[in-house]
Amino acid sequence: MSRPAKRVTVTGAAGQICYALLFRLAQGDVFGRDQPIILQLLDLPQAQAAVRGVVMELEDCAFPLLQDVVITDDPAVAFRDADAAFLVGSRPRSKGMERADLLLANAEIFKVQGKALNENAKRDAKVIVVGNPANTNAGILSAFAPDFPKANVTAMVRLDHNRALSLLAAKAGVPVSTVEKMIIWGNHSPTMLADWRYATSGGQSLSAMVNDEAWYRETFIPKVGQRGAAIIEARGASSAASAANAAIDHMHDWVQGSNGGWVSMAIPSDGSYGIPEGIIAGVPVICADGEYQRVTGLEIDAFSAEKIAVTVNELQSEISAALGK
Ligand SMILES: NC(=O)C1=CN([C@@H]2O[C@H](COP(=O)(O)OP(=O)(O)OC[C@H]3O[C@@H](n4cnc5c(N)ncnc54)[C@H](O)[C@@H]3O)[C@@H](O)[C@H]2O)C=CC1
Ligand SMILES: O=C([O-])CC(=O)C(=O)O
Repeated sequence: MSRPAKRVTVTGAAGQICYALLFRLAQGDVFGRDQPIILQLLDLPQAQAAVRGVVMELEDCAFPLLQDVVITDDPAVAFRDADAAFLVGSRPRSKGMERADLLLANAEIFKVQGKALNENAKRDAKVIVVGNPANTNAGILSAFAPDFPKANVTAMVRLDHNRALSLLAAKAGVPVSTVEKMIIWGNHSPTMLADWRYATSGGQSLSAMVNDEAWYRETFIPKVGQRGAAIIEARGASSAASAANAAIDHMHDWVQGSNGGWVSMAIPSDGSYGIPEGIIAGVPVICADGEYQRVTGLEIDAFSAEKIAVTVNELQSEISAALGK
């Protein structure tokens, strides 16, 4: 007998990222090839026709696991009984808009969606925020969902993690599939720290293999941090397929486990690693049995501590600006 379907909320459904994400969700790439799903798609009223077009394409794939699709501009409908939620839709920066205005505009969106999550989703729903500024939006969402478990609201730094894996594998001349124990600390912004100190390939330390601290500090870290901007420059649009892929990886591992491997997720801090409690910041985790566990007890050297402080300070000032403080 087939399992009951999982209800998956996806916001920003008419956008670029969702044009890749929805098809992979319907294919079973997150919940498994034996798990039916119902997609609950939210977008703005003016984007409803475009969402209907995407849904026509989903129908034309005849995905066996896709049991139903709900299209709505009402957050309460989109979050109803949700088992998982991908919050992709957000307000892009328009001409002449200051960063503070952008933060405020997004805070409004995530306040409304926080309330809808609080009132409608299952209490064990897993939430990933992708829409930028992702960590801060997740913080606002969680603040406006007081009855929803804080631990289940996460933000995406997995794209940065995957970028770091590829860049380091290429530098060391090892297959990307062999690279383990990469870490992204902090905010999904150029201030993040891509930390290679624990990374290994086939059990060998990659920092020892590459043996070039100047490359690490002056090329690797900035390149991972600025990869999003480099893609916008080259493509004339922000990363979409790779962002969807990272969202799939994040939720897949959370639901199905990371097989003992370290992955980076932005989760509410427990106060460790110099990150104040409650701040939603990238840290290394291991996922098993539908839960993530922070990797604990890692040594933080002076260089890393300084970098983590910068990205955490940025996050704190973003949250204050988003709350209009
Ligand atoms: N965390 C990460 O690593 C990454 C985050 N992003 C961010 O993801 C977001 C989406 O990117 P794209 O799909 O390329 O953008 P897009 O502009 O193509 O699509 C955004 C969609 O969100 C919708 N939307 C806007 N406000 C909404 C609301 N209140 N409720 C529901 N839907 C709403 C828009 O109508 C549009 O269909 C952007 O904020 C982008 O910066 C992009 C790449 C990586
Ligand atoms: O900068 C952007 O808007 C897109 C983004 O987050 C990324 O590619 O990392």
